[in-house]
Amino acid sequence: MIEVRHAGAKGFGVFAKALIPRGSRLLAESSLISIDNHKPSILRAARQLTSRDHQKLLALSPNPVKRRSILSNLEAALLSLPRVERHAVNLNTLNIFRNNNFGLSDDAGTRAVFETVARINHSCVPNSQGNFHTGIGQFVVHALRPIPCGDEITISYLDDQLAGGEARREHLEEGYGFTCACSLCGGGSSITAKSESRRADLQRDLGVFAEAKAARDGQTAVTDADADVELVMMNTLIAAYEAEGLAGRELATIYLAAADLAAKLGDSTMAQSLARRGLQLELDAVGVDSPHYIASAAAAQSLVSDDI
Ligand SMILES: C[S@@+](CC[C@H](N)C(=O)[O-])C[C@H]1O[C@@H](n2cnc3c(N)ncnc32)[C@H](O)[C@@H]1O
Repeated sequence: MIEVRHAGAKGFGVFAKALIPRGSRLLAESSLISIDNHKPSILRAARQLTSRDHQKLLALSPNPVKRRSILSNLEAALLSLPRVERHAVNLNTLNIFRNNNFGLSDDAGTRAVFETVARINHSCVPNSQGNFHTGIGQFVVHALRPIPCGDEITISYLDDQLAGGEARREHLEEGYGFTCACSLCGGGSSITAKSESRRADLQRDLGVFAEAKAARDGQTAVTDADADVELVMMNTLIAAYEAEGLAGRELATIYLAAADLAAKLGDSTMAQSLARRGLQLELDAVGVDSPHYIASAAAAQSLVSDDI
């Protein structure tokens, strides 16, 4: 279904070998190396790898900026030391781990590297999403929309998918050392300009909403009017994600929270349609066997009477 191959200036990338339907599981992979709160040393974990697995790790992509800055700071000292090569390998191991690891959002705070997942490049409008599947103990990647044969598989490296272009560029340049060449950032087209102004409007509305909420907090009991305003804000947020062509778990979570709120406010028609869309998005992003999806479907059961 997928293959790893050269992706031009981005280095390697992962590509569709056939038309991939929305919601397909593109891969499920066990970690090559992982660390958690109890075993926080990357180098100690790397020493426990077989030499074949260490070679696989060292073949992954380093952060070019960090490698340059680490090496220029330490180069003189390193060159005067014995076992120079060993130090260089250690620096490379650290750099590569940092450029390719994912947080698994578990209680242990595990961060891990997955060999094929690590080849998936970033897009600000990704067609896929990766999540750790606690049921099978593997990292899974799902198609968020149909992916034509030959298209590149992309995920988002961003924390805030609705951030404006400047914030996105800063995050990607400082965190990963690259200038994003995705379809949204690469162009300077009218699509990019529309997206920028939509994102700026949304950030402004969110700011006004957060200020008003902070001013109200602790002063009076939450009224239906406050909940109405919150539901309008959630629907604005949802509309922005949809207009930007963004899907995935974050959006599913907003839909499901909005469905709950609509139900509390007595609008069962809105609650049902929000819950249906939220569950569909979650299903596409994690799969029917995912404990996340199973929990969401159970929680939304009273809102959605039929199967989606
Ligand atoms: C986790 S790796 C992804 C796989 C990598 N291309 C490889 O050859 O192994 C992250 C690196 O890929 C490149 N990359 C990922 N997404 C990119 C994008 N949207 N634009 C330009 N470079 C990108 C950057 O060099 C980044 O540091």
